[in-house]
Amino acid sequence: MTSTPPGAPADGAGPAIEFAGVEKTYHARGETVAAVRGLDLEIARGEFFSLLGPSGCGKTTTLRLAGGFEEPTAGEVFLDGASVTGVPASRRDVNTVFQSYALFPHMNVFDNVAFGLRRRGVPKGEVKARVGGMLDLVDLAGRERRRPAELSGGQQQRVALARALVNRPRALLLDEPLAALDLKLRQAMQVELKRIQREVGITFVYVTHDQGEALSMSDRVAVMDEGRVEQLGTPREVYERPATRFVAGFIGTSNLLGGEIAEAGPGTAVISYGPDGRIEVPVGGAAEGGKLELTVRPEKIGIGRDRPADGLCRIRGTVTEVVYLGTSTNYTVATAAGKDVVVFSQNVTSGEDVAARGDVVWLSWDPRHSYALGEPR
Ligand SMILES: Nc1ncnc2c1ncn2[C@@H]1O[C@H](COP(=O)(O)OP(=O)(O)OP(=O)(O)O)[C@@H](O)[C@H]1O
Repeated sequence: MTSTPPGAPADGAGPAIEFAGVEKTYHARGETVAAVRGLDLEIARGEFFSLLGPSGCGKTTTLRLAGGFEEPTAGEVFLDGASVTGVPASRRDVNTVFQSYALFPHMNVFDNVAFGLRRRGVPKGEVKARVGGMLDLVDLAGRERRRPAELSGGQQQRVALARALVNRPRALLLDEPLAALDLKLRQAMQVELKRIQREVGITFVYVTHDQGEALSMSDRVAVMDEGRVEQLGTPREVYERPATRFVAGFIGTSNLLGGEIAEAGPGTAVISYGPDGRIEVPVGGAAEGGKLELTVRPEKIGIGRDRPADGLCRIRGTVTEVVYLGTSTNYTVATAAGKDVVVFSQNVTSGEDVAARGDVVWLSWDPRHSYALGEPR
């Protein structure tokens, strides 16, 4: 991408947000922290994009670089195809919603939302219409005269959202906006946020360490660790096909297995545990005698007493833990692979669990659900 002079009018040609070779290093108390490293990322218009990762992985810094609250140490950030190097936050056409809603406590809901429009001199009639429309959108019509203190946490967050959207920014940056809400409200707000984003069609960049939140709302997710993007993909891709050990471990529960390759074919490898197990993995470049790590999700695994059919991956073990969770029962099984395997079994019938602690069982799954982690060695 060629760089445009700072603050040049957007030509509307590029992605909503682009990071090109972005690095951000902080120096504090004699220490150097590489908060963001080698970031190349394009966020499309109208996309609901999440930055997901553990505390300290660089999510907030990435968001602040887009918002103009930080400048990159190296590389460039583009909004709508135009470089925003040196363009202050107030002159970037993006708004940010933080975890702390930062509403004006002495103003009512209407005035909080209208604040930015009035300051920009938008005519009174238009302010009324636009604020009204926004309050409808976030389902707060009828609450115009309330003060923030008279609203629930979820309602306050919706006011903050209305205030950030009312001036129709090109992108909305959200930094853990639901973190302060309790679980039920957070889940309800996830559905709301997604609906609102769909209705306004604005690009949302959402920072969270909560995988459920990222998976349920996003078009695409960037999973970050130690300042880098470990994997970029749709929620289904990062969940079903984690590319690295870190992603497999961070998103959901994963079973990490591995061993020596007993048979290798074009596009497939088989790890054998003698008569007690055989795991087939779709992977290229495998050679007999090499080593391979793989992952399989707990809900993909069947558990039973009978030896599984030949085409399936299978492994034998002893049940060490049974946890009944209502919709499912979770089993931990000490297996012939030398590692415990966790199985989530849907409770489609009521009555007894499939197996009890101490039972010897067979685990089985379709080879398509075995994912190689990295290349065979
Ligand atoms: N102003 C700063 N000065 C020095 N170090 C900083 C500064 N801001 C962030 N860092 C460091 O940069 C790294 C990334 O921080 P960042 O806030 O981006 O992470 P995060 O993924 O958003 O974490 P969290 O989920 O805890 O907010 C951390 O190691 C953090 O300590």
